[in-house]
Amino acid sequence: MPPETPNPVTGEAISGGPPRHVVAMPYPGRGHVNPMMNLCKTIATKAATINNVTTLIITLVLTEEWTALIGEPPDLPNLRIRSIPNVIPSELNRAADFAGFLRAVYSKMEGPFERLLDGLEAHHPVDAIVADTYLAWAVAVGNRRNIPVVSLWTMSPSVFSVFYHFHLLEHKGHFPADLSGGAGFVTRNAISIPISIPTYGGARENFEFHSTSGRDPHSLSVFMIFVENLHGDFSWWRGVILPCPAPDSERGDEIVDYIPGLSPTRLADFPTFFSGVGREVLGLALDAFVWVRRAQGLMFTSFYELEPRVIDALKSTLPFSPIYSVGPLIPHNTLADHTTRSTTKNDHVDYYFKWLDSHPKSSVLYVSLGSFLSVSKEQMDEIIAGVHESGVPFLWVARGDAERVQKACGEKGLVVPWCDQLRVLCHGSVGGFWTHCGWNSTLEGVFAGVPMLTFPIFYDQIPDRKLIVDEWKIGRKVVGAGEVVKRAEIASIVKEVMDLEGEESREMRRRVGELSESCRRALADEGSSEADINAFFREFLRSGIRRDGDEDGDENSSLRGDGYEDEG
Ligand SMILES: O=c1ccn([C@@H]2O[C@H](COP(=O)(O)OP(=O)(O)O[C@H]3O[C@H](CO)[C@@H](O)[C@H](O)[C@H]3O)[C@@H](O)[C@H]2O)c(=O)[nH]1
Repeated sequence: MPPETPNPVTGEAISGGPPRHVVAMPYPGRGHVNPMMNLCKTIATKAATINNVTTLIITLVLTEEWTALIGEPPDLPNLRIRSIPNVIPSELNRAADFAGFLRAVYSKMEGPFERLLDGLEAHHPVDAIVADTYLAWAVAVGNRRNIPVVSLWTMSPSVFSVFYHFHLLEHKGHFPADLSGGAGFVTRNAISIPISIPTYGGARENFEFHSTSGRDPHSLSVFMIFVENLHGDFSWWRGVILPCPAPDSERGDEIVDYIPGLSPTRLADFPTFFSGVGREVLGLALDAFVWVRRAQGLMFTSFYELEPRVIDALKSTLPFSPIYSVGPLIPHNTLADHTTRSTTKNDHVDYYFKWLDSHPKSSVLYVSLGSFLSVSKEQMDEIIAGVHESGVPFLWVARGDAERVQKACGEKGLVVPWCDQLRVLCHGSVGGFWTHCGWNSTLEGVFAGVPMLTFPIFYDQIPDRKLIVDEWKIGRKVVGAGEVVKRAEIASIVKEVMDLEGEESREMRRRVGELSESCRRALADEGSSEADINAFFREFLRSGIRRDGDEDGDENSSLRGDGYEDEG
């Protein structure tokens, strides 16, 4: 290969040397695997083969369960999938005990990942690891092995800034706080929190305290528990949950105006870490933010123009310089036609597109409550009745509930267990998106240019709603403050958003159309996302960069091009 032929991405002469090797490790959840997979495809396609030289290979690491869940692997010669054993609870019931699932992710995956890495490195040294920010241990692995790590944050940059600056909430007295009466959260099972009870001899026993009433146990200040001691005797134990400030629902309206890049935000619009499961996993989340400071780069699944103030603020705050916004990391490349879908691979997926084809432009409401958590049965019944009463035709993704929802909905809508969401959103007959505000869904709604009816359930979905409704003004708020929203209100909101002649609806459509344009520009040649992907290639993948300390001796803070000979 003539050495003067430059690699269009890295700018290097192609010498025929070994290709660069990136290992990608997503957090095991749909909302995280999807964007990581899309990133891998983007990078692999970009670097595939230049003048018959493979310049880069990517190894995407998944649990065995996720390897099966993703189905057919992507058909790209330089992207391969490797599995680690199923050392964590199954995806099928992770929502039943989210805290337990997260603890397992934090404690059980590192060993298998590192063993896999040993095997990979024996054949082909790894030049960079791209790991989900929540996999704090992946940064430790990279640091130990002198491999630069890029941390992939799959939620909004605003939420990153909140966690990164969490100490400010504590300093200003906004955490801890009891926001009773704030946004509600219901798991399918009882809510539980770990407690520690003194036993005879001063030792402590650990239990899970379950609130089967559906009430958040953090909102209880005193409880009684029936304990069996070592002798088989039973006794009542009276416990106190601390810290548990006096409930004060007013606090939800307090304004926080000091998180870099964020506009003034009500406490109630922060992620749900004040109580419940969010509170229970907060320590783990914050741990990830200790480790992200030791990564060599940060990547957002979003695009710069969506939250420029936050990204600029983070760029001036973060100790590691490179921040890449390479999104939206959604499967937009697979869309042949953004407005209508004319060809399908098989009949199984075809039927709902045929159904969509039979409806007028922008007339259908697409309803999805996400891939992970559910709302209470009472709320679900109200949503079904409200959407039905609105008279608007709808396509509803209801996972395991599909049959029940279809029965309750009657003829007006089509209920499916799963669909090709981005294609559906881009179908010309879809005119509204009822969303739980997961970040990928939010990005997909923006890309498709569809106004949203926002119904967040948990965690980052609450601030995502604020972005959609208050900042970008491309959606309406459906959920009330922790209360069940009734069918009449739901029907009225659905009608208003889907009324193509209504003034508010027209304005929302205009604004979301503009955002969609800006999103597509970001992805196009010379767009901001394209530029950041190129920067990632240049900065991380030029001649075998290995992290090896910078001039002023901080071994965690910089990159240096040292070549493969550093290996070992
Ligand atoms: O029928 C369906 C339903 C969903 N999806 C896809 O599944 C993904 C779902 O992702 P997201 O919208 O982010 O929802 P969750 O799976 O709930 O995402 C989790 O991960 C996100 C990113 O970290 C967080 O923002 C969420 O709060 C968290 O619940 C999206 O790409 C959808 O297109 C489909 O393809 N078909």
